[in-house]
Amino acid sequence: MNALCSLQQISKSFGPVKALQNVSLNIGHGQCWGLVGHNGAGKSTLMNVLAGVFSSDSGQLAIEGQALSSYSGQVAYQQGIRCVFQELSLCLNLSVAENLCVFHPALKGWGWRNRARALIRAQLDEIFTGHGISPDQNVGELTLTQRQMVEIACAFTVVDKPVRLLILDEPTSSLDAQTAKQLTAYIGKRLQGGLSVVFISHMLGEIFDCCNQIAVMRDGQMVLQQAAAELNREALVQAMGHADHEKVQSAAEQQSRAESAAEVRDADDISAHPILLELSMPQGSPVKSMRVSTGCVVGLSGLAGQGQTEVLVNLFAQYQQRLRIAFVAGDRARDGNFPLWSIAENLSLRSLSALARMGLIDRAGEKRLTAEWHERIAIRTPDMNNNMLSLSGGNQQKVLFARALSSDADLILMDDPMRGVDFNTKVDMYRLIRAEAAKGRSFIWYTTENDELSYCDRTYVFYQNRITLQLARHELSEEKIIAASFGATSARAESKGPFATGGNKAGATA
Ligand SMILES: Nc1ncnc2c1ncn2[C@@H]1O[C@H](COP(=O)(O)OP(=O)(O)OP(=O)(O)O)[C@@H](O)[C@H]1O
Repeated sequence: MNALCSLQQISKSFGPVKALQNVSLNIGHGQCWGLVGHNGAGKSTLMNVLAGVFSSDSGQLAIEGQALSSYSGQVAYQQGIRCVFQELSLCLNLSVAENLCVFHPALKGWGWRNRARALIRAQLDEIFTGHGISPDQNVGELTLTQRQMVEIACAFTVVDKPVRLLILDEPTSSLDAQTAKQLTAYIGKRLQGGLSVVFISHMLGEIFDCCNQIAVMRDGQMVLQQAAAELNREALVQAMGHADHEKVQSAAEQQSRAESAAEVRDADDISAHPILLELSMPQGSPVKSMRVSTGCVVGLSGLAGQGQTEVLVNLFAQYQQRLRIAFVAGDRARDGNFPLWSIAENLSLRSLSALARMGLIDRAGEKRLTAEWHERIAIRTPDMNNNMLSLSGGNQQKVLFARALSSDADLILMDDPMRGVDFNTKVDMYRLIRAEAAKGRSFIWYTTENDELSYCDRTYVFYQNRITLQLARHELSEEKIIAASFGATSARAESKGPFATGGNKAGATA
């Protein structure tokens, strides 16, 4: 039987960068392909070719065995191929329902608005029960998580052509663990109905949960394709490359964090550290205040959109005159990147005052700084003077992280900073955070990946803009966090140890 889609020997270069080199992939009916690889491996580029966004330099694309010589986004749409891009593509000034019309141009004519409202509401209800999004809300007012939910729902919505292949490029990167589970459960249901899916993620846990086939890319090449049932984490991490033995072993044990976590002080130790700041919570909060000590890492947890980002933003506003603070923005495309500036300029931005010499920027110093971080966290670019948009999503995220860490800030606020970052880099970043804390820096780290909390000295769980629970590192458990995320103020669940369940996002970094 013909594959639904067949990509044969696809190559694509951006100037000197060979993003794809003779890559082939056959996607069968009802298959869910997990596509994995390090940041800059070429995954998004390959999917952009399949979605008709980029034309390939060479190679063949066939659908149901029919080779297509002229291919475009419109042809892909007509063939039932939909894509949820890593950088969300919704129009912020339009409502949710209006965005559905942008996604599906066939939604027009008399009564289009009511039809759009009904369609998107039904699709959101079907995937994300209890989503709380109104079709008339302006997308600009939604949180990043809600925007990601809307974009996913738009892609699944059928207006005229049935959906046959859905490409999801890191669809859970901004979703909390519960919402991510809703999505993977829904995908499972749709696969049974014959839908084909390509699922890109750096969270191997959810790749194994969701996919029946796995493809691994490395440096623009396809290096492995196999049934998911025949693979394990070690095999994937090894195939992705650049993993030293130590890291592979950690992944296998789902304890990649153990080495650094062992360095994490327990609550008794932190209480010996001087308090850097204390933030009072609104009246009615079960935990009255959040305390941040010097040289400690404080984790913020809970379902997305429960006030964690607002706390970070408010802290920044409140303390920026008194403390040296750096902020790693959560929505990099909207709040973090200067897309037309060079990578070097984006990186050095927070260090300009330190680089100033008699009112001018010391360019040699800036070059040294950016060269050091280029190397240190392996930003994949041939030239740091290229503009920011030439980087893959995960590499852009590394730049934002480097911007904060390379600065003189005593306090670093991080809004889900590992979004889209690959496994190896994450392990390096975890080590870096712990090392910087040991030198006396403080971190407040909101994360949607529960297992990252094991790097934090203390965790605060948020629910409806209040803190329902605070946990020292040794008290952490998936059950307690989930219970508190839904408002329980004393978690009675028996702990199976930190994050033993390895759900979609919990335990998924390895
Ligand atoms: N528009 C562009 N201009 C120049 N280079 C680009 C462009 N888009 C991608 N690249 C380069 O192509 C390579 C592959 O990038 P791609 O976005 O496909 O990686 P990826 O595997 O999706 O990474 P990530 O996991 O970080 O999203 C990278 O080296 C990237 O810098």
